[in-house]
Amino acid sequence: MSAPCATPLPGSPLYDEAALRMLEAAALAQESDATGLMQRAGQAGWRTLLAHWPQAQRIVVVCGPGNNGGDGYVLARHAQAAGRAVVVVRLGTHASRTAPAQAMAAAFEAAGGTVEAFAGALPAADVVVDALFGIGLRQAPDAAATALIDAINSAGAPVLALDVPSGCAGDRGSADGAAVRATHTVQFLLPQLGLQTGDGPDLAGSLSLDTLGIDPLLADVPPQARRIAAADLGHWLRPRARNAHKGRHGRVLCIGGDHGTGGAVLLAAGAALRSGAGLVEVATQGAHVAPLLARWPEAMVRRTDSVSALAGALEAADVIALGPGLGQGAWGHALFDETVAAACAAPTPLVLDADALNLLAAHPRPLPPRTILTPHPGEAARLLGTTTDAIQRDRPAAVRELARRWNAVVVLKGAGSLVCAPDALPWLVAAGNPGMAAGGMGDVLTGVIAALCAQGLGVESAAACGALLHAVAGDVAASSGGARGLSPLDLIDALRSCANPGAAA
Ligand SMILES: NC(=O)C1=CN([C@@H]2O[C@H](COP(=O)(O)OP(=O)(O)OC[C@H]3O[C@@H](n4cnc5c(N)ncnc54)[C@H](O)[C@@H]3O)[C@@H](O)[C@H]2O)[C@H](O)CC1
Ligand SMILES: [K+]
Repeated sequence: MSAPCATPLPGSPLYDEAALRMLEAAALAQESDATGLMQRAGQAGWRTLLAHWPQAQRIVVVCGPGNNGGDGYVLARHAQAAGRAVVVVRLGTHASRTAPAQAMAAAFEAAGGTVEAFAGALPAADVVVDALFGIGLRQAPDAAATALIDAINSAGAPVLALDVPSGCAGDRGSADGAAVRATHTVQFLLPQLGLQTGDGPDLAGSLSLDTLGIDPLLADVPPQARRIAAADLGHWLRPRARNAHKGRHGRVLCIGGDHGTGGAVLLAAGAALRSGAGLVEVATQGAHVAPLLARWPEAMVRRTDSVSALAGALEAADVIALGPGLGQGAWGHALFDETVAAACAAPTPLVLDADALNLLAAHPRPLPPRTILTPHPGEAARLLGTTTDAIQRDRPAAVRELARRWNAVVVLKGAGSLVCAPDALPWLVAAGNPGMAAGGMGDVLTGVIAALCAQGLGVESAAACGALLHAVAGDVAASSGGARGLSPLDLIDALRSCANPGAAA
């Protein structure tokens, strides 16, 4: 009897620049003509330009000194052969430096192509092609390259970037200096992690991939992350058994809501309810009991003036969500100490967010074996003793280091949220929108993840699926009315439909 095949992981692989280099080298080793890959890349670039801007007549191709520039010369030659008005603009100080690029530059000029050295402004264009730098950029662009990048960004025309938007690190999702802001980026060979997190999405614009006919298995390159999107929710969120009862869907305890921040724990509780938790209990300041019951009558609300009032609730919980509106005062600090200690003793899955993360950073201690941290970049910086800029400069490295350092599953929030368990491959959440950069959205995420834990998902799955469900619900909510002004309550209202993929609308 054949071994049962393991359920395939949801999503698709994403790679870093090292993987790209490995595959490129393996592919080149098989090519009889060193320019073969480059010619296929330039042709793919031309096909992409035609698909996006079929009416474009004036095409300016900005070519750098490396092979990315070589791709640009190939594209320019095809555009010229198709009757377009094409001008190649290159960095004055850098002629093509690699043999394939020199050959493609020569072929373009032999075909009557026009090449100009950049002199401060680009010619008028219907489309500008960015073939300045690809994955070979080693440091912030120098002054001449920066001036050319600025000219591309201010050309007043759509920009097609080849492989990566120049200046952006394809595996970090950030730029150390000037960077092209592309309308569309056509990636070659493999999809790059960095173009889907941090600054990557803003710099790359829409994305496509052309594998140039190369199979990743050729070099057996290791992925750096797995990309999950709305269609992957069904992997974790299966239809419920008909004989289900609320006890099977778990009991969530939400702890937070100091004076003045009762709304945070109210949002977390509502999100847990709308994500399918069987029972939700809230431990909060007495002033919030009535408004909470008014908003969520199905929740159980416990007046918690001190830690003694937690007795019984901590033991009864299947999962504890600690932090929304907790504050860092004496009350919050006492609840934090008591809850973490109790969760360690049980051990109960624990979701730490907001001020629970700040208290943890300020007062480090071992965490229960099943803990999920949900920091935004600022909280992540405090947890690693670094700066927010350092976190955002390399989000994949930051989320891996957070998971290792705290031996917990981590959700690093922001554009292209990343989810990572210790020593595991990160997940990239390919959903969400800028409307979610608003107060209260993190409280909702905490409730969603806690509810999925309560329903039996392991902590890594609950974090990955929860971050995805949260982002997909955010997109659904923003689709009717736009991102600006999106409320956490709008997102909560969208949770139920998104948490039941495949159910009749
Ligand atoms: N190998 C192939 O046949 C294929 C490659 N592809 C394309 O190639 C690029 C990577 O090319 P590479 O030559 O490694 O470097 P780049 O073209 O990305 O540019 C680096 C180039 O620029 C110089 N440079 C580096 N840093 C700076 C700086 N800060 N300021 C100024 N100049 C800088 C450096 O000396 C190099 O000469 C890849 O992205 C693909 O586009 C094809 O896609 C597949 C075939
Ligand atoms: K480029």
